[in-house]
Amino acid sequence: MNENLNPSNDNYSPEELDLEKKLRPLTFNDFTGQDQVLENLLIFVQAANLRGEALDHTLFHGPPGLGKTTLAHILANELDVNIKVTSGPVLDKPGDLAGLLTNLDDRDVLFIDEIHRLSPIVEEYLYSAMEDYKIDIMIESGPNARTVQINLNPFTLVGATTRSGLLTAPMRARFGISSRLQYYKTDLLTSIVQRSSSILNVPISMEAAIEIAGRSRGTPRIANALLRRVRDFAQIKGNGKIDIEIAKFALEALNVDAHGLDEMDNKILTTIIDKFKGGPVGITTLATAVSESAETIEEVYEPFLIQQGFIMRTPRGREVTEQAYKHLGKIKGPIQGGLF
Ligand SMILES: Nc1ncnc2c1ncn2[C@@H]1O[C@H](COP(=O)(O)OP(=O)(O)OP(=O)(O)O)[C@@H](O)[C@H]1O
Ligand SMILES: [Mg+2]
Repeated sequence: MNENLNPSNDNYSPEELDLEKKLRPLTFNDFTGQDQVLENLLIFVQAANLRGEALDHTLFHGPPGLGKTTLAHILANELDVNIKVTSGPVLDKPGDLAGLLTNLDDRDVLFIDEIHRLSPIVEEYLYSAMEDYKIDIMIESGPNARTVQINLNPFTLVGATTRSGLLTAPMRARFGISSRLQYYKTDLLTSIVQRSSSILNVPISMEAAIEIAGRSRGTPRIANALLRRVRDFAQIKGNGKIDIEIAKFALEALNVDAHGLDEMDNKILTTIIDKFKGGPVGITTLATAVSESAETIEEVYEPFLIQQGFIMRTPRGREVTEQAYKHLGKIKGPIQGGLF
């Protein structure tokens, strides 16, 4: 499939990332969906603002493209503080972390993306910072080397991860607030597509917005990426407006799956059907068969396939549903493969 439609933004071009920023909601009001999460955050933020305290450390977890980074920025906006952004793999020395922490003003947000990828030393260093707003730093070297403890301004650590299963228990325990983001229903994605098209200044019909939303794998990032591609078709092949005909034509040309499933989703379903007679199959066996890690399947792919009714989790493993056979145009039962 088109790599720009990958739910993760790892391989986005600078222009794409720029557009993504432009489409990013800046306040709670701008943000569509995740009602439960937002309702709670709104209360915690209001309370922290009222008391003039730092918001509790907050963890966002869930599949790529659902709004974790967006919410981190929104929190800083709503708290009316600065945000410093870094990520687990980048922070490889405690010294780098100390530099960031000592530069935080009162109530500032430190956003650590991919927090499951912090090195153990950095992670441990973070514990006392999170707990008591204190860190030890080493001064001088050689025989005069000693550590001094310094006080930090109260701050809020916002962590984001697609792989909450890989977070250590002590790390997890230090977050006062932990929110799991869910896939978006089509009606919510439709509003997101409409909002984005008005920011991009491209007219879109209701029907076309629904069509794009329905093929977006429950993911705002994909909805926005599809919208931009469809917009290209509308400008080159049409009159600049996105109606249902041009939307369908473009999505067809882009080879987007009718349910918005991506290559790995389809590979998982096909593998369970062709190699394991529809299941049940254990997660490790399945992971080996599709050459992906069991954790990634469990945290990134499976939740969507289950939510959409393509896979069931049973005590004996994963099983595909009737709907998966239908979607792939396969026939259930012993006829499969012809020989049995
Ligand atoms: N609720 C929403 N309403 C409108 N747009 C949204 C919403 N959530 C996400 N988006 C859009 O989707 C894009 C991706 O969101 P974001 O970068 O916050 O995802 P993420 O969860 O951090 O993904 P990753 O795990 O890959 O880092 C954003 O640019 C934003 O425009
Ligand atoms: Mg992110």
